[in-house]
Amino acid sequence: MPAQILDGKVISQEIIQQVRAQVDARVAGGKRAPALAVVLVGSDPASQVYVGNKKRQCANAGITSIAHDLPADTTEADLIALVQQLNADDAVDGILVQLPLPGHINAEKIIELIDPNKDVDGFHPYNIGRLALKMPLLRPCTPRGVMTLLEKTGIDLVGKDAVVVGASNIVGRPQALELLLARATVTVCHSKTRDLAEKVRNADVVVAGVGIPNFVKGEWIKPGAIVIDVGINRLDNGKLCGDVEFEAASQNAAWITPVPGGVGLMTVATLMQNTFDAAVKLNP
Ligand SMILES: NC(=O)C1=CN([C@@H]2O[C@H](COP(=O)(O)OP(=O)(O)OC[C@H]3O[C@@H](n4cnc5c(N)ncnc54)[C@H](OP(=O)(O)O)[C@@H]3O)[C@@H](O)[C@H]2O)C=CC1
Ligand SMILES: Nc1nc(=O)c2c([nH]1)NC[C@@H]1CN(c3ccc(C(=O)N[C@@H](CCC(=O)O)C(=O)O)cc3)C=[N+]21
Ligand SMILES: [Mg+2]
Repeated sequence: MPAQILDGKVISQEIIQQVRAQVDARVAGGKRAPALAVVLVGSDPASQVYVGNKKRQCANAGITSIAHDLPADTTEADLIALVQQLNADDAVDGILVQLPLPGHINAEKIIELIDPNKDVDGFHPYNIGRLALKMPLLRPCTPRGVMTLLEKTGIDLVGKDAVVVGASNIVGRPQALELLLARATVTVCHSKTRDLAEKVRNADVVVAGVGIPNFVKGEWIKPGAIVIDVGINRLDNGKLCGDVEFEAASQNAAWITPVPGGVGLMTVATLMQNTFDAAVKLNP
């Protein structure tokens, strides 16, 4: 039996409607709508698509988005000044600085400058540390979105073997922390991992975030496994594809996410949840 699809389109819309209801109740109670500052430096086409999706879903969720579109030659000092201004602004609940930043700007420095209470990406070392210590506050959107998808399978993760392929600061590492928090047994693989196929063959849950099209082979997938594909790769023909061989993996998996229409949409929906949560914490 081929895998069931974990449909990011449907599930992300459910989440956004939930946030919408929470926002409406808050506004009916006399508070202003939550507000998200979206900072984009330069005009990377992929970033423009993602930022466009974020602004559109803010509108659907009843969240005010405040765009700061800056030229590619913005200085680090100017970006620092903007973040400090947004930190101090009581009308702003969430700050998102779209990555990647131009090479002349130190991204780590900018992320560390964002007020952790407004860090709706969950990238600040404070928020990653909270997640590592089993006291999460604002959780990174992509891994939290993946956990929402995993919940929808109805499969209990406690004691399951999970393999995360990729160990970046925004995907693999926080994903491993999320799965550990859910009490799975977690293996994190990266470019120096030996015999990746063997690791994946053992996994009840596979999360791939590598950035190489069709990198995870369908024949590696254990029968009945859950396969979550975080990868977003644009092929020469203009089409998007994930990091997993979708068709072949579907023959073995019980559940699988498509690309597009999977994790990417969940990232944006989770950003809406985080922005609402930040607003409530800042102004109960
Ligand atoms: N759906 C979504 O919402 C999002 C999707 N993405 C997508 O996810 C993918 C990964 O993004 P990101 O984490 O930022 O990428 P990075 O390039 O920062 O990290 C890639 C990771 O994959 C590992 N890797 C690279 N080559 C291999 C290999 N041959 N074998 C095993 N591991 C390897 C790297 O290992 P090492 O640590 O050793 O270098 C690294 O840990 C991309 O396709 C990106 O577009 C990213 C963010 C959000
Ligand atoms: N500060 C910051 N926060 C991020 O969360 C962040 C970032 N920087 N930099 C880049 C990555 C990537 N990312 C995606 C967001 C939406 C889709 C998305 O909407 N994907 C759709 C369609 C994509 C398309 O059509 O190109 C889909 O998969 O169906 C994908 C990927 C957020 N990221
Ligand atoms: Mg840089």
